[in-house]
Amino acid sequence: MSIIIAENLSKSYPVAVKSPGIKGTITHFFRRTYRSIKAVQDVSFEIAPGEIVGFLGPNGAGKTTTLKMLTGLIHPSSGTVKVAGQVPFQRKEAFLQKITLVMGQKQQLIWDLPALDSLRINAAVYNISDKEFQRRVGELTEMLSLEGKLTQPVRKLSLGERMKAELLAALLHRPHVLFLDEPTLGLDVNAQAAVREFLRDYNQRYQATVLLTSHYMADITALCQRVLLIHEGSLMYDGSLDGLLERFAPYREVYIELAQPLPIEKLMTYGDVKLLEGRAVRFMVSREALTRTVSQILADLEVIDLTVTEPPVEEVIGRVFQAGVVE
Ligand SMILES: Nc1ncnc2c1ncn2[C@@H]1O[C@H](COP(=O)(O)OP(=O)(O)OP(=O)(O)O)[C@@H](O)[C@H]1O
Repeated sequence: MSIIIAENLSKSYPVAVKSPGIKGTITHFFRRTYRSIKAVQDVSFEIAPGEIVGFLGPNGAGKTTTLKMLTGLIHPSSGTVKVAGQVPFQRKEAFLQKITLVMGQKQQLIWDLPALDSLRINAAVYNISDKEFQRRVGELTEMLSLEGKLTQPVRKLSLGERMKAELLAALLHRPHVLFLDEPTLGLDVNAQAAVREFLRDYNQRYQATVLLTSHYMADITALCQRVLLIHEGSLMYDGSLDGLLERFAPYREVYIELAQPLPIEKLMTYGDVKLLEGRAVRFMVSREALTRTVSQILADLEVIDLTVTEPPVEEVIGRVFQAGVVE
């Protein structure tokens, strides 16, 4: 039984069109004409309880718009959504109790107050008893390593601490479904890892369902077994991360360390040379040619070390978006 069901979800935004020049400006002032931008087109998917799904796409692909429809902030132009058995746009209490939306670039904690004060407001909104409040804050503080930070004004916290406090606030009502839009945006590598670690922990502890967008592929590879890929509003791929690589990266990287340096012209006969540094060479080799190429390299050249790896996920996805491969 799916906890998130999106069927043929579409969203168009009207945008005012203005002709250039002073005449255009005057006409625009009195009589506006609009054209429609299709931000999301016919997107369907289902997510099972407890899954962590990565939502990927280049800037402007329609990720935030989809998340806004799933959380009931905007109404779909067409199609249907159900989250935890509810229609999001109705914003019923039973729905709001079960979900949370965290946007990396927005904050809900009040800047000049200690986070604990904002948390008390949330506890009142969600009807959480004082005893339960203490218990949940204690537990989340420990999971997020935020000891001693909640009593300081939010403006005095580091970016990473603030993001963790935001997560604490967003999870106080113990939602079943987490919509996370760039939760690690702007954080340094350590803070990113801490947030990731926490999300994994939280998912396991509460079997929470997570739909996550991130421009940091490390978030996706660390947390998500399944990804949705959206491009220009349409869903291009829904499946495992491994499957994505299989489908969109029909090549492997072959790294060799040679006993003696060789000229690039000679090396190029074995494959596309991506890097040549002294005796170290990295080739890109198509999957079909892999066995043949590796055997040939080992037969022809004096090789000290050889490894074959998948190309980095970022690179594969970057290529997919650049080429606009839609199947
Ligand atoms: N309120 C709005 N009015 C008009 N157009 C909008 C509005 N919100 C988004 N858009 C447009 O819809 C498209 C999808 O935007 P959306 O914010 O969903 O993309 P995104 O995938 O989240 O991008 P990013 O990774 O940059 O956040 C873009 O072309 C954007 O300009």
